Order: sequence, then structure tokens, then C-alpha cells
Amino acid sequence: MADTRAGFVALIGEPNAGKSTLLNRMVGAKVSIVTHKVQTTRARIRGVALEGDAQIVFVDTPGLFRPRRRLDRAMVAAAWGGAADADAVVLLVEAHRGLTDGVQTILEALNERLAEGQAVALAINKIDRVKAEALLALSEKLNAAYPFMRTFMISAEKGYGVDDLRRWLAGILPVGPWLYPEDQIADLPMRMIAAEITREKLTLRLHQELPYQLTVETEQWQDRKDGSTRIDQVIYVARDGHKGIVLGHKGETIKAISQAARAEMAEFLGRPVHLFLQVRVRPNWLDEAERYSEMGLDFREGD
Ligand SMILES: Nc1nc2c(ncn2[C@@H]2O[C@H](COP(=O)(O)OP(=O)(O)OP(=O)(O)O)[C@@H](O)[C@H]2O)c(=O)[nH]1
Repeated sequence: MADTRAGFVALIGEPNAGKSTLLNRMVGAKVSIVTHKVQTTRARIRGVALEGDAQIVFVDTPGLFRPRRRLDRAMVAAAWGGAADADAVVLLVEAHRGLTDGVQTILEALNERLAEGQAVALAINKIDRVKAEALLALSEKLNAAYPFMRTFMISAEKGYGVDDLRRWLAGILPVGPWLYPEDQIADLPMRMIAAEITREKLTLRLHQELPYQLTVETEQWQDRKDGSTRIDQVIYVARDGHKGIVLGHKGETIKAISQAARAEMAEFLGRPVHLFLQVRVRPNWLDEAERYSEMGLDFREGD
């Protein structure tokens, strides 16, 4: 029997480095449509790629910016927590911009926050924009600043080098069962996107009231014959008091969130959506299946 492999890969880099483009290439489907307006607090799953017997789960970390306020610092810590928990990290650097201050900050943080021996690869992206000589010099400079396990020269947009990177990632992931059952993968992006849309509306609406303590799961997805889709989601909160905040006075908050989320889902799917939201209190959800919740994954075995 062939050994399967599975694990989490965190893609990091400055804004605009090409993370979404690379992800779309690797996953082969457009799943990373999620807006970037909001700094969410936990790593979230962005896509699942299959390569041979390996299942690569890409997670996205919130912006790795320079923290000033306390809340920002907490978010940055969460972002690095996501990267530190990942089985591999890929740092994307733009070939034509090189070692910017932003990249320098990330390199320092890599040195500080990641354990020695964690697999970190450098992917110099947008190589279609520069000459080969410049690439070698940049690669040397970056490798002098951090001991990357491997360096890849890629163009996420044109697809150069992307297969090599994916193969390498597949090879270094731990041996183990897949994190998502095969028959769920096709469906996964849509469910994830729908959950992410609701989570975004919650975040926008509740601002800093519930920063870390809720998660959204899409429990049911039903495409109906009349051309509409019924989506049932559960919003898990950690405490009773939080349930009240999410519901709002006379249910006004949840109603507004539901309307906003439903409108966006309908636009995205191009069909009418009936959205049913439920708020459940699950006191220890943050500790349950630590790994999944820590990584912001809405996944439960056997579901
Ligand atoms: N020339 C060139 N452009 C690229 C390449 N990869 C990405 N881009 C462009 O770079 C821009 C940013 O790409 P995104 O994938 O949105 O970058 P991102 O890192 O996800 O950005 P944020 O969401 O802001 O963090 C887009 O206009 C892409 O088309 C590449 O290999 N070559």
C-alpha cells in the first residue's frame, strides 16, 4: 500500500507578492477569492492541492505587518503562530522588488519565530519581469539572510516553476492520512468560501468584540431544482454571552449579517441563496481538535 502524505503549508509574503495567483495555480481551481479587506485573526485554509499521494493544505496567514497597537500585535502573533504550526512555509518574494524593508522584516521574524529545522522554502516570483543575472544575485542575498531549505524561481502567473515547487512540498510533508476525505474536496472550496463570507460579515459587524472566539461551519449545502441553493451554517461561539452579542437586540445583528452574507453568496454563485444561520455555544471549541481550530480549519472527522 502506498504511503499517503498530508500537511499544512503556509504561504507568506508581502502584499501583492503573488500569493493568491500561486495558490490558484497550485490548487488548479479558483478558490482564493476571499477578500482581503479584513485582517482576520487566525490562519485560514485557502485550498487543497493533490500531488501524487500527497494532500497539501494551503493556509493563509493574516498580514505580517509591523504591529503597533496591542490588537495588531496579537494578530501578528497569531499569524506567526499559523506559520510556525505549518509543516512547511513558502516565502514569496517579488523578483523585481528584491530585498525590500518588508521582506527584511519577514526574514527577521522567520529567524526569531520559527523553530530550527522547519522546512522553509524561498520562492522568487515574477521572474518573467527580470533578467536571469539579477535573479542569481537576489537568491544569494536572500539565502545569506536566512537558511532556506530550497529556492525556487517561479512565475505564478505564467506557471513557470510551480510544478517543481508543488512536487517538493508534497515530498516533505509528513506521512499520514489525508486531512480531507477525497470525496469532500470537490465540494470543499464552495463550503469554505461560504463560511468565509459569513465570517467576514461577522468580523465587519462585530469589530473587536469577538476577536478570536468564533468560527463558522457550513453544515449543509443543497442545490435545489428551482435553481436556488440552500446553505445551512453554524456559528460557534465560546460563551453564552457571545451568543447574545452575535444575535444582537431582537436578533438584529444576526439578521443584518445573514442578509449581507446571503447577498454576497448569491452574487458569487450566480443563483439565489437561502441562508440559514444558527448560533451554537461550544465552550471548548478552541481547545477541541487543537490543531484544526488553531489553524482556522472548519473540519471535523467523520462529518
Ligand atoms: N508579472 C507577473 N505578475 C504576477 C505574477 N504573479 C502574480 N502577479 C501579479 O501580481 C499581482 C498581485 O498578485 P496576488 O496573487 O493578488 O498577490 P497576493 O500576494 O495574493 O496579494 P495580497 O492579497 O495583497 O496579499 C497581480 O496583479 C498578479 O497578476 C508573476 O509571476 N508575474
